[in-house]
Amino acid sequence: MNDIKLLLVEDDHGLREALIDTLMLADYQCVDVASGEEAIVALKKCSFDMVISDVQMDGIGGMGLLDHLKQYYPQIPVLLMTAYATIDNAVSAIKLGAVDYLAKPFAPEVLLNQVSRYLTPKKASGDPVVADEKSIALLELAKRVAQSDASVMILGPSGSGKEVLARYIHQKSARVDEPFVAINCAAIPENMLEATLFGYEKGAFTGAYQACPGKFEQAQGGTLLLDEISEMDLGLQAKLLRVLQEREVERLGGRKTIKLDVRVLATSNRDLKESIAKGEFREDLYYRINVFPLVWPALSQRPADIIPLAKHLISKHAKASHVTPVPQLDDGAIRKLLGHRWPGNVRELDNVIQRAMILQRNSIIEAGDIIIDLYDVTQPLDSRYAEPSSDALGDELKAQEHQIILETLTQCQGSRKLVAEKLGISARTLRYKMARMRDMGIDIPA
Ligand SMILES: Nc1ncnc2c1ncn2[C@@H]1O[C@H](COP(=O)(O)OP(=O)(O)OP(=O)(O)O)[C@@H](O)[C@H]1O
Repeated sequence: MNDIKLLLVEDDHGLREALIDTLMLADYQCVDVASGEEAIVALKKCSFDMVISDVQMDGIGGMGLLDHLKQYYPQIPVLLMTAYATIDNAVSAIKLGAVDYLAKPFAPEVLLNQVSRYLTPKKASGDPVVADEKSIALLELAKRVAQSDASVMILGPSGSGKEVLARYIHQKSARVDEPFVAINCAAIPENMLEATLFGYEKGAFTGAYQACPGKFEQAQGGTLLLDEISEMDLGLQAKLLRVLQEREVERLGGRKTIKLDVRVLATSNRDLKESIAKGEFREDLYYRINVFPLVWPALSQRPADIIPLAKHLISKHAKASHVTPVPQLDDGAIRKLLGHRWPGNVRELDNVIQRAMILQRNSIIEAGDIIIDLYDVTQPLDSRYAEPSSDALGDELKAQEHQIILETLTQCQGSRKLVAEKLGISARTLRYKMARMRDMGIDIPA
């Protein structure tokens, strides 16, 4: 999940849930509230990068909230949502300081495009932490590749740090002062990916009340990361190939071609050769992007990274929540961290560290504070990068996991967001697991 935090204000419960799902699947961190008053309370508790608010709500409503934001938080961009009939209000809202408005009903890609358009990219999050020989060599190679303009394919299992490496390549390249734009091809529903990538003109489809540039245009002069490229359907792969070959893009519903100067990086946690053999990934696209392949191995295959990464994550979380002094790992905790297989890689380590930070006392993290999550044991590891499969985990554990997900869904009345939070997994992992369950014929409540 990225570091961008959004505050969503919407009094319609069903719509709020749907919007939260869309935003969380696109990797945003979200807090949702049902009124302007609740939003003001939330703003006091933590800082947000953007506020997305309905206009018509009881109490102070969206306009009252906008007023408050302009007075006390003028740096936060505000995106308003309004029914079509009240567009005039929205236009005056823009005059009052909202960055833009969305006329309901709108397609999710319109929301995602607008959100990404007005967010100031976060500062570089620092170089990847590496200590293992394999990782040091990989980083060295990445630095050299960064100097060229070659397309790079970053492979490795889920949570291994592929996006971190992609950002590093951008930071070490001549394009460093230009935009770095990332799009997660798995997180955006298939029918919206095209509009998100290539942009659209006004009227191209329902909800396209105004033209919007796509990710390629937003990345102009810089780098575009196509995260989980193998999740793109074949039709779109063909269109992407054309854009890459011709170095120009045409917005949906548009007739003008726009010349592109964009370096493309892509990631995948699949064995792409296998996807090609199965007819799921185009071979020509593979060769176009895979000019330089880089592979982040599973964390278990670079064990010397585990403790430096754990220490880095402890400092990061301590800083974010103003915990001083920074907690230290004792020997028992170190042994426990080194003894685990980390099927969820660095993301799993991050979850475990976050839990340990809550449990620790007197600034010492002990073995008992290291709670390894059994749900993560069946994390979707690609066969090629996975450790030899552990049969012991077997079907029973999978069945238990399915049961837990179903029960939690019922407890949370179907809210994907709450389920992901409760189980300590990302919304994307939950979506992946539910998709697998559906493939197996398991009925998942809507
Ligand atoms: N070497 C590293 N140094 C610092 N942080 C790291 C490193 N590797 C991974 N992380 C952290 O671990 C988390 C997962 O990393 P990232 O999102 O890059 O993985 P990924 O391989 O792209 O995952 P996915 O395939 O699921 O998208 C992030 O929070 C990232 O900041």
